Amino acid sequence: MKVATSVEMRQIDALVMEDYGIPGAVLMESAGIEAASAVETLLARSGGKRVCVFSGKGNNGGDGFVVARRLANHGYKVQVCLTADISSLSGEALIYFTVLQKMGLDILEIAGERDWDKAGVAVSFADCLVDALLGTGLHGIPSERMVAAIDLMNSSGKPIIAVDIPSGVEADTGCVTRTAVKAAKTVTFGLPKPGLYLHPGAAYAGEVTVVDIGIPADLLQSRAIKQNTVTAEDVRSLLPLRAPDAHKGSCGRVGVIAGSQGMTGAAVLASTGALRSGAGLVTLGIAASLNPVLEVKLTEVMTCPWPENADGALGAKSVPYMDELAMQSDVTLIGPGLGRREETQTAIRQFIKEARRPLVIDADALTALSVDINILQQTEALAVLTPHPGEMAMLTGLTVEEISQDRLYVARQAAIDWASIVVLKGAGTVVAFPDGEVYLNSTGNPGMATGGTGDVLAGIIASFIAQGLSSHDAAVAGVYVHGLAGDIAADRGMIGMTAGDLAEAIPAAIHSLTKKA
Ligand SMILES: NC(=O)C1=CN([C@@H]2O[C@H](COP(=O)(O)OP(=O)(O)OC[C@H]3O[C@@H](n4cnc5c(N)ncnc54)[C@H](O)[C@@H]3O)[C@@H](O)[C@H]2O)[C@@H](O)CC1
Ligand SMILES: [K+]
Repeated sequence: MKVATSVEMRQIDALVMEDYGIPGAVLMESAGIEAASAVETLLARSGGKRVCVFSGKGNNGGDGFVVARRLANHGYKVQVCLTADISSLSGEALIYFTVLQKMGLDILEIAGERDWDKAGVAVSFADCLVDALLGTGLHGIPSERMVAAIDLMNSSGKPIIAVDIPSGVEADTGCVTRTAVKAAKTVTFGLPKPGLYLHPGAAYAGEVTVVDIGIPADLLQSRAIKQNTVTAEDVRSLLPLRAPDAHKGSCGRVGVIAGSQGMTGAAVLASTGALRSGAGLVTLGIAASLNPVLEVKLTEVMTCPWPENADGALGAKSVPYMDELAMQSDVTLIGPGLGRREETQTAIRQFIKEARRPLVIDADALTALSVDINILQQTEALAVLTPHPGEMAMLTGLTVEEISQDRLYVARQAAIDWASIVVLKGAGTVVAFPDGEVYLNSTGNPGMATGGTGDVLAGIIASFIAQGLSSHDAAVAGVYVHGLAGDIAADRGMIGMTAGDLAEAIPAAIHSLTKKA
């Protein structure tokens, strides 16, 4: 499904009105009806009948007025709290506000201290709160009045339904500059917004439901919208199918160049990630002195002991062996645990420069690239880069803070600049492509914040490429499956789960996606 920025949503809105002749009030009416229906569903469980609707002065507030009318018509006791002066209302919001006045609904225009006290009482009696303060029109830091309303709602402990996006969350980045509504559920209109998938916004949104408000499908599927989210359905259609007459040679060959003294685990996890996601054959190239360790740790993965330099690491002497492994493999994954010794880093750069077949570049190989990112322009190989924010900072020269403020933009720009596929890891992983297309992932959990899960992800993506997926599809499906495996592993305990647990859960994740209903 497409994901629309606030500007794109405004453009869609304008086209609906100008090209299709659907009045804005019709969209607002549909939006409000859908949000009201979510409130009714929520309250059906508890039998609650009191609702407090917080509205701002914009169209998000206007949606809230429709919610209030609908619920009042259905027998609910509704209190409207307006965090703006009535005189500032305009357009459709004013139309629907006037209807509420004519209906004689309880409306509290919050201006002074006594109004806040009244709002506090209304909230304390409410069974559910509706957040229609700020939507996609939020600019900058929420005003004091908005902050006070958000804090009042959050501190009530009452379930909150957010209209379009939790107030205080920036629709395009997911940033929360001061505070934001902590919603149980967000009902978003037409298309979801990036801030519902990017953190911290995603953590405020609760369960996200995308509702149809009558926007013509052509507009919602426009190729000009370059952000996407991935559903289980999408991933199911991408995953490799296993032919009845499959044999290990037909299920893809993955070459892995990983591991060094003290970091053999990274090589194990990357190789296991590849194997557990279905690769037919996985071959690990490793410094000769470490081979005995890996032979014991890995049963199904083949190992190649390669000549090493004086301190036992891969270096110039290993490059011909790397080239050979790459030629014999459908894809080569390079980087996890290789280390940052100068000679190893130089060898990595030389290998990438000369590579001709698909690559997955992770961890220490990203460090090697950060010295000379132009290598990506020189190699013939299409590369998937899998940086975490720290590695992205090294590659781009930005700070981790700058990256976290706009992950979508940073990943997209990097993919364009480097003509490579960029998987920016972290809560709400972003997969970006050189043509500007971006995918926002929704699977995964904080239990995955533990060493080695990134190695497993690199292995999954490499495995999917080896099994015949394009690097594009492998990156999108790989990130989703990785998060899903993390969710399955977390079902047995999120705190203390390991990267190994995640790798073990990959077959179950793939099975849950591919099994027949
Ligand atoms: N297709 C669409 O675009 C539709 C949009 N609708 C609603 O319209 C919303 C967007 O409406 P608007 O563009 O009017 O914007 P909003 O209603 O999201 O907010 C804009 C209002 O908030 C104020 N504001 C902005 N930043 C502020 C801050 N930091 N502190 C305090 N006040 C601030 C502005 O002065 C403005 O009055 C959507 O989120 C959605 O809820 C729906 O009515 C249905 C159709
Ligand atoms: K809102």
